[in-house]
Amino acid sequence: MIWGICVLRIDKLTKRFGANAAVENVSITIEGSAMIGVIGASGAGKSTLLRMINRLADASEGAIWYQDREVTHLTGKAKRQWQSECAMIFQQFNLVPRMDVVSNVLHGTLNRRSTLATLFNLYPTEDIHRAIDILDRLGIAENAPKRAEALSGGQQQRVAIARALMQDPKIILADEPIASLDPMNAQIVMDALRRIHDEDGRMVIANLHTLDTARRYCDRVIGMRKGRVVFDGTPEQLTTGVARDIYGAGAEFSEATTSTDIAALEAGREALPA
Ligand SMILES: Nc1ncnc2c1ncn2[C@@H]1O[C@H](COP(=O)(O)OP(=O)(O)OP(=O)(O)O)[C@@H](O)[C@H]1O
Repeated sequence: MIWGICVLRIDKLTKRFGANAAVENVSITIEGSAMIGVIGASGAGKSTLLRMINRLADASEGAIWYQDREVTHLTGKAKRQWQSECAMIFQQFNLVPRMDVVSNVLHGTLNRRSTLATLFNLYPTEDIHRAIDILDRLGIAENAPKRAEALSGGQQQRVAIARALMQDPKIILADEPIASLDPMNAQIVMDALRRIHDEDGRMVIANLHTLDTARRYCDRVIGMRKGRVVFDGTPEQLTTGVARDIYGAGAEFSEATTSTDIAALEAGREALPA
C-alpha cells in the first residue's frame, strides 16, 4: 500500500530525567516516506527520541504531530491507535522465545483484538494467512511453526519486523535494529527495512550506531549529541569531519570504530573470484 504525503513534525521536544536532559529542544520535520537514520554516541538521546515518538516515553516539553493530529498527549484508545500506526522494533527483538514464530507475528494484531480472543489465542484465518504471507515476503515462511528461540538473531529480527508489519504501520521506528547481529545478518535486516520502505512507502526511522549503515541505507541522516540535533542532512553531507563533531571525538576519530563491517563484507565479497 502506498500512502499520500505523510508528515511527522517534532517541535521543540525535550525529555528530562531529573536534572539531565536526554533530549533537548529537538525539532525535526519528516515529509513523505523517507528512510531516516539517527546516529550519535551512546547516551546521545536516540532511543529516548524514538520512545517519545511511539509514546513509550512522555515528553517533558514540546509536541509531536502526525499529519493534523497532535500525538504527544493522546491517552487510552487513541494512544494505542497511534502506537499501532508507528510500530517499534528493538535491538533485542522482544519476541516471546518459547512461542512459535507465527504466533509471535500475530501478536502484532493485539491492539485490535478482543480480550477473550487474546486469552484463548484465537486468530481469524485471514490474519494467519497474512502473517504467513508477511513471513514469506521476508524470506522466513518455512520457520513459521518453529519456536522463536530456535531461530538465528537475524531471523528473529525479521520475525519482529513481520510482527510490526502485521499492524500495517505508517511508520516503523527501529531502535538499533542490527546492534546485536553479525555483519551478514545486519545486512539482511537492513535490506528488509529498506525494501519495506521502497515497496510500501512506509516511513522508517532507525537509530543506528554505525555511520556506514546510515550512509548506505538512509536518504537522510540526523546526528544527535548530548540530546540535541547537531546534524541533519544527506549521507553525502555526512563527512568524516561532521561525524567527528557528532561523536564528539578528536582528531584520532576513526570511522572504523563505528562500522558494522557491512562495507567490509561487501568489499570482501566483490574481491572473491566468481
Ligand atoms: N529511564 C531513564 N531514567 C534516567 N535516565 C535515562 C533514562 N533513559 C535514558 N536516560 C538517560 O538519557 C540519556 C539518553 O539516553 P538514550 O538511551 O536515549 O541514548 P542513546 O543515544 O539511545 O544511547 P545508546 O546508543 O547507548 O542506546 C542518557 O544519559 C541516559 O542515561
